[in-house]
Amino acid sequence: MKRVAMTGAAGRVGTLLRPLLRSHVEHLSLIDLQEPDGLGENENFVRADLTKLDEATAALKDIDGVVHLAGIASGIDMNAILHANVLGTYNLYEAARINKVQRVVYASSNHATGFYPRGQLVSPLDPMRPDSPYGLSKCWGELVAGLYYDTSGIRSLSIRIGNAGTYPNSERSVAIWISARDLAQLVRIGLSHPLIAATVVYGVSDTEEMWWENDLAARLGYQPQDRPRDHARIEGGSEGPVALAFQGGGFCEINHDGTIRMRDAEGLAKNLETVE
Ligand SMILES: NC(=O)c1ccc[n+]([C@@H]2O[C@H](COP(=O)([O-])OP(=O)(O)OC[C@H]3O[C@@H](n4cnc5c(N)ncnc54)[C@H](O)[C@@H]3O)[C@@H](O)[C@H]2O)c1
Ligand SMILES: O=C(O)[C@H]1O[C@@H](O)[C@H](O)[C@@H](O)[C@@H]1O
Repeated sequence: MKRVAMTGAAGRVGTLLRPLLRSHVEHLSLIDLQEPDGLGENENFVRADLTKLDEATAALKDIDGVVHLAGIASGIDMNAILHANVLGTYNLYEAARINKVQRVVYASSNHATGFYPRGQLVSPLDPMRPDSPYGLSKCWGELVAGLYYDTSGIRSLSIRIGNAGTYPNSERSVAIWISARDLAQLVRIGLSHPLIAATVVYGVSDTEEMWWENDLAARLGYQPQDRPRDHARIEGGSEGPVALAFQGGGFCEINHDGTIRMRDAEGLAKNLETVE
C-alpha cells in the first residue's frame, strides 16, 4: 500500500500503531483534531474534523487506504458519540467514496457484542449485542462499512478490538488484550488481503481465555505473536456483578437496573437472576 491515512492518529492506539505501520507504507498521513507527537520522515499531519464532510473529503485526497481510529473511545455522552462516531464514520466513508479510496480498516470494538455473557464463545457472525451508546456506535460503523462495500466496492476490515492498552491491567483485559504488534499485523491484513469485502474479526492476542471464535481472522492469515498473561500488570479494582457477568465489563453497568438477564439466539429469556 502506498499512501495510507490514519484518522485519530494522535490518540492512544494511533500512537502505538504508527511506528509499526509507517515502515510498511510509502506514506502515512495523520488525520486528527490535534497534532500527534514526533512526525516520522514519511508522515505528515492533516488537521481535520471528521464531523465536517468537506474537511474529511479534503483529508483523503490521493489516499489509497485508511485506518479509521478517530472518535470517542468510551462513554455515554450520546450527543458527543453521535457526532464523532456516528456522523464522523459516515463522513469518513463518504469521503472515501468521493476520493475513490479502496480500503478502510475500521477500529470497531468488543463493545459491539459486550452483552454476551462471559464464558460464551461469540463469533463475528452472531447478532450484535451492544452494551452502551458507545457500543451501539461501533455497530453503526460496521454497518456503514457493509453499505459502502455494497454500493461502492470499498473493502473494509472491521476489527472488534478487545483492549489495546499498553499492557493488560485487569483479569478482564488479560482475556481480551491485543498487543500493538498483533494489532498492527491485523491492520496490515486489513489494508491488503484480496478476499476482504466487509469483514468483521475480533482483535485479540494469543489469549488463554478465548471469548471469541476468531477463525475468520486466522483464515486471513492472522497469527498473533503475544500472550496477554506474559504482559499483565494487574492493578486491582474489583468488578461488580453486572460487569462480571458480561464480556463488556463496566460498560454494561451504564443505565443497568441490576437485574441480570440472559437470552438465547432466538431472543428468548434463558433465565432471570436478580442481583443486589
Ligand atoms: N483503546 C482501546 O482499548 C480500544 C478498544 C477497542 C476499540 N478502540 C477504538 O479504537 C479507536 C482509537 O481508540 P483510542 O483509545 O486511541 O482513543 P483516543 O481517545 O485516545 O483517540 C481518539 C482520537 O480521535 C480523535 N478524534 C476524535 N474526534 C475526532 C473528529 N471529529 N475528527 C478527527 N479526529 C477526531 C481524537 O482527537 C483522538 O486523538 C477508537 O475508535 C476506539 O473506539 C479502542
Ligand atoms: O473494553 C475495553 O477494555 C476497551 O474497549 C474499547 O472499545 C474502549 O475504547 C476502551 O476505552 C476500553 O478500555
